[in-house]
Amino acid sequence: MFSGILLDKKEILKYYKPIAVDTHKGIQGHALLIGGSYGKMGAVCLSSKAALKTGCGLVTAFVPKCGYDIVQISIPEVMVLTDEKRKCISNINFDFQPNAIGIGPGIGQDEVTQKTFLKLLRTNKSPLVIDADALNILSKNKAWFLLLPARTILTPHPKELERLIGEWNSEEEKFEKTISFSLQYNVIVVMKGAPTHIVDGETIYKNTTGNPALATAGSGDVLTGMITSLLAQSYEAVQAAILGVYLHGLTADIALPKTGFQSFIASDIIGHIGEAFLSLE
Ligand SMILES: NC(=O)C1=CN([C@@H]2O[C@H](COP(=O)(O)OP(=O)(O)OC[C@H]3O[C@@H](n4cnc5c(N)ncnc54)[C@H](OP(=O)(O)O)[C@@H]3O)[C@@H](O)[C@H]2O)[C@@H](O)CC1
Ligand SMILES: Nc1ncnc2c1ncn2[C@@H]1O[C@H](COP(=O)(O)OP(=O)(O)O)[C@@H](O)[C@H]1O
Ligand SMILES: [Mg+2]
Repeated sequence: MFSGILLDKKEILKYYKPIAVDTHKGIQGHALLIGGSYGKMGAVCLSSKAALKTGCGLVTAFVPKCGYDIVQISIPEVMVLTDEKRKCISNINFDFQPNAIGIGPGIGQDEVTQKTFLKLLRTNKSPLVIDADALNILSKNKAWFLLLPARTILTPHPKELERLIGEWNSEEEKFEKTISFSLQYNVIVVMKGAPTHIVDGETIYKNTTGNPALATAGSGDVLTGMITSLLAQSYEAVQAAILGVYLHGLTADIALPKTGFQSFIASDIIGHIGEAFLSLE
């Protein structure tokens, strides 16, 4: 039997902070999304748009040069910084202090990308969300686990989790290994799946929203943007992870009667974030 915390509306309302009437974009949080590579620019577009639609005031995307027009044209509200390389990221460089950084969607695993990710881990001062290929890079360089800032959020799907913590022989062992990983490095692990569990040390949260419509390309990239946005809006790390996962699943539950399972795509998650928030009011 599940002995953790069930993430339902009652639980979520303990964390949810409505928007202050006198807020402005400068205090709503500035999120930086780092990702994309040739052929996978869609991933960082989805993350960046999801970040904006989850309420942060400003979003900057850091992408390879070939992503400049793609991001600017797909999402005019997002600011864009580019790497010196055309097809992949080789030197992450920005001159502001983001309130949160999300890294990984579509970023690839090129050697130069690995190096600049290491540099970011050594120098970064912002709360961090790590997803997709940034997780795979970490798994290839397990010594870097020690560089993860406290309360970093990792968002692996089952294969990425296996690459991080190694194989398991039972569900029980999977949780044991994830809990010890979370405790050892003081990080939060969002174990994506059906359902998603969030592991914060020995505390396990089980999500109650979402359905198989979410089994579609880019669904996780959207989640990364949503969690990064909430982190940038000053939610504590585990609260950002919990609220992000809950709202992400809720979009699919709200959309299902209109889209059915098959035609729901990652952009539909973004299109329903507003209704998901409204259902909390
Ligand atoms: N439009 C874009 O630009 C998009 C870009 N994207 C970007 O592509 C990059 C690669 O990311 P990725 O996740 O596709 O590849 P990868 O890490 O090899 O994992 C795939 C393997 O993992 C497994 N698996 C996955 N889920 C599972 C589950 N629930 N339950 C069980 N197993 C599961 C499954 O393994 P199998 O079952 O086949 O053995 C599957 O074959 C990354 O940067 C990402 O951001 C994508 O986001 C798409 C849209
Ligand atoms: N059958 C399902 N039921 C509920 N949620 C699902 C289901 N399949 C996938 N998801 C959710 O969709 C997302 C998939 O993430 P991920 O595999 O990283 O996608 P991508 O890399 O294509 O963006 C996760 O949040 C996962 O929990
Ligand atoms: Mg993914």
